[in-house]
Amino acid sequence: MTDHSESLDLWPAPSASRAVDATVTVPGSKSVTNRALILAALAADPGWLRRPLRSRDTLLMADALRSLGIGIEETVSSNSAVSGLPQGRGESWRVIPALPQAPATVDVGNAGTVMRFLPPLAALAEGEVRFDGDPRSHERPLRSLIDALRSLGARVEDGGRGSMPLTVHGVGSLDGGPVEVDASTSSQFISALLLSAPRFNQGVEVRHTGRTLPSLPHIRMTVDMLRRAGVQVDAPDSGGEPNVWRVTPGALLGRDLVVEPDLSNAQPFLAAALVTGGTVTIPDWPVRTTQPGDALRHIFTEMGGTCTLDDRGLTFSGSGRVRGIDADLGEVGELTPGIAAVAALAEGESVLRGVAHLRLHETDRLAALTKEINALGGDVTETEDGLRIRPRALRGGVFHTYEDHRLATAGAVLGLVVKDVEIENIATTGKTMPDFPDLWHRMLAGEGA
Ligand SMILES: O=C(O)C1=C[C@@H](OP(=O)(O)O)[C@@H](O)[C@H](O)C1
Ligand SMILES: C=C(OP(=O)(O)O)C(=O)O
Repeated sequence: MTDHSESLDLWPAPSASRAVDATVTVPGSKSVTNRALILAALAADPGWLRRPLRSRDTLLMADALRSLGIGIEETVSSNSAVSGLPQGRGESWRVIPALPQAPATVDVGNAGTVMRFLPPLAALAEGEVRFDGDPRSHERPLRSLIDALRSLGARVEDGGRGSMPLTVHGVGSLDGGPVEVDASTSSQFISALLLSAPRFNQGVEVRHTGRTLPSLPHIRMTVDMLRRAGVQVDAPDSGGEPNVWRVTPGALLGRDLVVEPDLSNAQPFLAAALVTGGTVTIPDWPVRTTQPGDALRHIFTEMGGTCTLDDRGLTFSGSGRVRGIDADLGEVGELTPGIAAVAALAEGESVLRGVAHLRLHETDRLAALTKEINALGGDVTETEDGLRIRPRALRGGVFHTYEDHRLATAGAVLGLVVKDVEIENIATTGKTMPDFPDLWHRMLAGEGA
């Protein structure tokens, strides 16, 4: 966690003068969009992504694939009958697959999905693919993935750092086969190996050797999307050996895929309903999904709300009271900042466990949440694997965000009920939700209600 000067942009977080009552159409899922791009790039025939997320992380992925010779054409159609989508939501990306080409240079920004999912794909190119990104990308874990790629036959040069920047020297194919990986610092190592594995000569058998494994729903998402692309995958969930995933080599189908709304980015809006005792509807909430954000239906209900999932989407209402929670968030780590913000406004104590790996996310999220909530008068203590949050009256002040989109949206939730909160660098929400300030203001104006 680096400290940032207060001369950066400050966004006065709007406070809610009454209970919110709004319908909020949330942009597409980052995790689905970036997996869909990889799978479409490796497919045997062209595919479509409908309603892809347009944000820094997904545009970095699209640009990287373009630099590797993959065609990605963006079309916006006001008549989206072709995809059965409501009027005005017809943006589609057509992906024309190709053998990955080198030499190429990839900017990974601070996108975990780009820095982890692309090196295995780059190993299929013939030549040099150089990767680098934001200073924080140099600190995020990558060593287990680099070691795994090497043992699968790839040549990766990382200057002995085990992190960005690195160069993959491909020879046009990768052997693949059995490999061990310790994914206790990031589930993305496993997803990364599985996503490109149908194109490895022997596919892959990934065995996770670490003690813990975070973000299991995201691995399920990888398996589910591979299977929908026609790939045979054995996974622990479907009767396979615990901690082992097997991908059979073979062709991937080009798909026509509608990207689900990002349920983790729905979180601040649902939190707004919870902390103001209001109601928010999120249209197109999927009935079945692998997204971890779906767990919010249960988590925020336990914290004091109620919800209904029907044809209109998910409608979530607060009761006017917010309860503390004791929860293991290991499977849904990316929800932690938003849950911590709600917990800081609750009547009772909360203990958030199972999220030590958040210290290695966009920033050290446990340190950042502790420091920033406490700077507003809160009582947050860092534990070995999470946070203990005790209720205390909060006051206004500057909420620093450390270039972390989820810190910024968590601060906005606090600002709804705590007067005079200013969020540093709200534009950092552009990592996954560039429209956040606008959607937030529209929610408060009751638009769509
Ligand atoms: O595969 C994915 O799309 C993601 C996996 C998770 O990463 P970690 O397992 O590193 O937490 C999650 O936190 C991240 O936001 C997205
Ligand atoms: C951890 C996150 O992102 P990344 O994909 O960069 O790991 C996140 O979005 O909360």
